[in-house]
Amino acid sequence: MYEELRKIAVIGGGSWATSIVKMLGDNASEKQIYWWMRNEDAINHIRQFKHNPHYISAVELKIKPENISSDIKSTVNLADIIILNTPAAFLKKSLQGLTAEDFKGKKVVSAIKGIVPEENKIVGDFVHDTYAVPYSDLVVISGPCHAEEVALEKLSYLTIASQNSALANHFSGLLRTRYIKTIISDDIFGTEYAAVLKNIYAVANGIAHGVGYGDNYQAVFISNALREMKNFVDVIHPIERDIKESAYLGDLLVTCYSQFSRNRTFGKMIGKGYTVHSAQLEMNMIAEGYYATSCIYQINKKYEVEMPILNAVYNILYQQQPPMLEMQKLSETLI
Ligand SMILES: NC(=O)C1=CN([C@@H]2O[C@H](COP(=O)(O)OP(=O)(O)OC[C@H]3O[C@@H](n4cnc5c(N)ncnc54)[C@H](O)[C@@H]3O)[C@@H](O)[C@H]2O)C=CC1
Ligand SMILES: O=C(CO)COP(=O)(O)O
Repeated sequence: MYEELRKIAVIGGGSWATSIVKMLGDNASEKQIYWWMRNEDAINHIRQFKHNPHYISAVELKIKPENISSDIKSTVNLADIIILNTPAAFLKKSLQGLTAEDFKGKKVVSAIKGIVPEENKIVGDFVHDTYAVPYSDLVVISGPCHAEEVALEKLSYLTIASQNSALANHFSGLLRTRYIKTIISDDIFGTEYAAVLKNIYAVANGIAHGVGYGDNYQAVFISNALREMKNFVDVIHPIERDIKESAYLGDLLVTCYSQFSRNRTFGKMIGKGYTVHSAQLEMNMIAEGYYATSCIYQINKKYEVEMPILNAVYNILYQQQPPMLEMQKLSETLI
């Protein structure tokens, strides 16, 4: 049914977008890959040398030089499937100039693990509301998977969520490789919200490390974070789901434990006394958890789920409360 959809546009030029271009290029099935990024120098470099100069630079990218562009409209118009993969905070700016007409008949995939800040919406809701893309044409890519390990071709599992199982299966077939396995899910909302929350918990976990808590504390912290995630996601989208599946628990674990985690690294710097601004400057990459903390905090005013970890991170990042004090208060609530 979807077999003919083989023109795929990747929107974004960071680590994860570069990994997705690599996966699509390494996957043997017939396809055309198009790639949009804003940075002309990076585009020229990739056209000439087949490597992204700024992110996971060791990876050789199999894409035709003429298919890389900084023109968002022509890139979107050329494709059947649009993979959105800028950080959520820059999504609106990146899609500027596009209308519902540009998305008509297209399948839209979100590989973003963040909330669109000005809207306080997950990407699926944002795309549905702004560009009239039906929920049945949406796909979410999630699961525990760091770009750095894709670069090394370490075996990884991606969850491909869609309400449309035929579409999810077709898209999985375009992405699977020797080192990428896929798991199909129909929980597009839970998968997106869980991915957003795990970033906040990784920031909290990093802060805890930064102020001196150890591995024993971390294990208890993650158990509590999983319960907080479940409580929130079950209220926002109450369906039967197993929170121990890898798109939920697995992603929380990898982001809290991995040396590659952006959110954990950012949190650790905050715990060690960096300001938000200086921590952001120090990293060449974006920690979605910073933006997500404020967005979920606002969203939760409506739902009033008990979220002590979210509140502690919010107090530290947005209310200038001392990390040590907030972590001590939080530690009294952990069970
Ligand atoms: N890196 C990873 O391993 C994974 C990342 N993701 C998600 O993918 C999304 C993209 O993240 P990454 O690729 O890691 O990003 P990154 O941190 O590697 O790259 C940042 C990107 O943002 C762009 N950018 C920076 N400042 C900007 C500005 N002011 N205006 C417009 N664009 C700007 C940069 O050009 C670059 O393309 C996020 O939602 C992240 O959670 C999901 C799974 C894995
Ligand atoms: O979502 C990711 C891995 O699944 C990447 O986020 P972090 O880099 O913060 O761990």
